[in-house]
Amino acid sequence: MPNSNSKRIAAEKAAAYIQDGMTVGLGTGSTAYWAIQEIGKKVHNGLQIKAVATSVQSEKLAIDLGIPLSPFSEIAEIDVTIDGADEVDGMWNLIKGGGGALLREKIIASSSKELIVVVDESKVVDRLGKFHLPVEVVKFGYELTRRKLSALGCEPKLRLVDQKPYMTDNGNYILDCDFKQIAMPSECHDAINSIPGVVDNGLFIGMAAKVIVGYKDGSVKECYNKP
Ligand SMILES: O=C[C@H](O)[C@H](O)[C@H](O)COP(=O)(O)O
Repeated sequence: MPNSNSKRIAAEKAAAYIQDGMTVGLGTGSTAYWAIQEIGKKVHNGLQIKAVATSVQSEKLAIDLGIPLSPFSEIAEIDVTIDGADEVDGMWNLIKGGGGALLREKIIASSSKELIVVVDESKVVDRLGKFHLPVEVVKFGYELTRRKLSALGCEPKLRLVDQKPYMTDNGNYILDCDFKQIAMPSECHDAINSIPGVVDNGLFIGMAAKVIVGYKDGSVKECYNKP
């Protein structure tokens, strides 16, 4: 169980935005974990919501906590999604996908009225790229896709778990791309996604509506105004 307090306080602050009747997107990772825990407590105390999960892991957690999940066919729009990030820059562009959930996260974020991003202070950066950008690719010909990605100026490495390729919830591979610095996130996003074989990448551009940062000293900063 993740136990970082700065992640927890940011996530709990975000959960305070959830109200009766909402459809809620549940993020993935060790920060979203705390948001799901808090939502679970609220549901236990009578909060009436429907939820959708961004990963098999978060879906299991929601089921364990008694959070009602809804089939996508019954949902027109998601009111609020609370999710973590691996990096957030000053324009609220994000790198996501450290836990491999970027595709489902982006599908759900793009159908959400509001994406609340919850992070600890270590995730706030001047420029994206120190964290290697996760790119989800189909297995077929991934070595060729990897070459095309390196031509964009990065070093892509196949994500491995126990010496075997990591597989996403969608049955794809992840190439973690070391760009050192991503000077133009939007252009980089589009260039990557134009390569055949790429399913999506972990750059989330202009999607965050609020950013909540938890600090080691126990304080929380809520940012509402989009830069
Ligand atoms: O694929 C995983 C997600 O994008 C996570 O939200 C992201 O990696 C941040 O995770 P954590 O809160 O565990 O640092």
